[in-house]
Amino acid sequence: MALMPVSDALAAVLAGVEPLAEQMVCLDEAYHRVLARDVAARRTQPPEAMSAMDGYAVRTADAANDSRLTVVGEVAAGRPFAGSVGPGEAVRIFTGGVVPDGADAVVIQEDTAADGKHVTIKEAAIFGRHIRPAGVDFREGDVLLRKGIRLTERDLALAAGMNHPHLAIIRRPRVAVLATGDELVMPGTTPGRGQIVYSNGYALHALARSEGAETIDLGIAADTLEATSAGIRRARESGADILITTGGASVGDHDLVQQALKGEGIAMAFWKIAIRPGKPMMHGRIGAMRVIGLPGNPVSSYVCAFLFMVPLIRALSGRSAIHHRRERAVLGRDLAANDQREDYLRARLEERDDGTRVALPVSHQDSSLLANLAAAQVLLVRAPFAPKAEAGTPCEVLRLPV
Ligand SMILES: Nc1nc2c(c(=O)[nH]1)N[C@H]1C(S)=C(S)[C@@H](COP(=O)(O)OP(=O)(O)OC[C@H]3O[C@@H](n4cnc5c(N)ncnc54)[C@H](O)[C@@H]3O)O[C@H]1N2
Ligand code: MOO
Repeated sequence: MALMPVSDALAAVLAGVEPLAEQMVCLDEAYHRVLARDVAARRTQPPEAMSAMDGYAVRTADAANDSRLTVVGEVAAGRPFAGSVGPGEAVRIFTGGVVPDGADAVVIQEDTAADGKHVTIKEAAIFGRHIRPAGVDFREGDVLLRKGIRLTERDLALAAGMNHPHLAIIRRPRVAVLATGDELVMPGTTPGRGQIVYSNGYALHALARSEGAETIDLGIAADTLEATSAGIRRARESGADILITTGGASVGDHDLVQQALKGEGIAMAFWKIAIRPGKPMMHGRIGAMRVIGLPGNPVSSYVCAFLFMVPLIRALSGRSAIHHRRERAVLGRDLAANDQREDYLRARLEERDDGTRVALPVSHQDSSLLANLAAAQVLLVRAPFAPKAEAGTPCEVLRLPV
């Protein structure tokens, strides 16, 4: 049977996904949250022309070299001067002070000599010099932050400058992670013969959190239908938007996840896709909860979470940029022809002096090998049935998170 193409599987995972509910948070809590609405400036910045330097506000026409002006007042940031600058006059001004009426330039104090109520100009004033015009940063009504962005620290400063103490953001998706497998023991214990140290969950929780999700750890279910079903029910009770299972996805006698999900009423969208690693991945919905059934092999679990869970979290979070961006590189070694599965090869990325990026796939791509997953910087994407390719030919890579 032909396996489902990766692009169709991703479309199925994202089908009908709407952003979760909006909530208001203060700026201190808005870092890395996703903006639910466009944000327009509530004020013009600066609201009036302001000095960029400490010095004297002057009229250019009167402030040639060696001219002597009468100082008629002082302006500091937050303390404007009520009068105006007339012919032959200057006003002492400090950085951030409102430029008084009549003045059209600021001469920095290093280029002047003060003497009592007078100042001598040592460098002729230049029209407009050291004055920040009103609105040079932004104007009231300008939309500077767009719905769907993940707020950076600079965006928070801009929102504050636009006079917004609170922002509308999208609630964090809740991701529950349920591992399965009798053989799994926790790190730090002494595994018995045949036992495997649990690792998948650590990467999954961290990856989900780095995308802005809250995570719920449902632990490890034993390989029984009852234990797996109980885990799925706990996910629903916890209000999870996404349930991630790991392990038990394949066809073995102990692979019970699909059966358990069916027992809990899943509307299955797919099981098995044309991908390596991760072929037995499954997806469906139980009520509003979206389920991604990841394979147990550590690399398959991570790669499929990266390719499917991450875009799903982004879509539920209301982000406008959902998809991983493919980048161009060149192959660092020859590759054999591919089969029907889209391949995601772990690779290192080297940047040559001439700026060329070279993707060097690790030699062992077995989906149990965690060491070379950790060492990889990118996944090199190979289309199904791609012909053999020689070192130096163009290829496409997805950068892994750092
Ligand atoms: N006859 C077939 N056998 C297999 C097929 C197939 O098509 N026909 N597919 C293979 C592929 S591809 C994959 S991928 C695996 C995935 O199988 P499962 O999802 O059922 O994974 P498990 O058997 O539960 O585990 C596989 C492997 O990974 C270890 N594991 C599981 N969970 C964790 C965890 N949380 N942390 C660390 N390691 C974990 C587990 O101990 C196993 O060693 O199936 C192939 N078989
Ligand atoms: O699709 Mo599996 O992940 O190759 O071992």
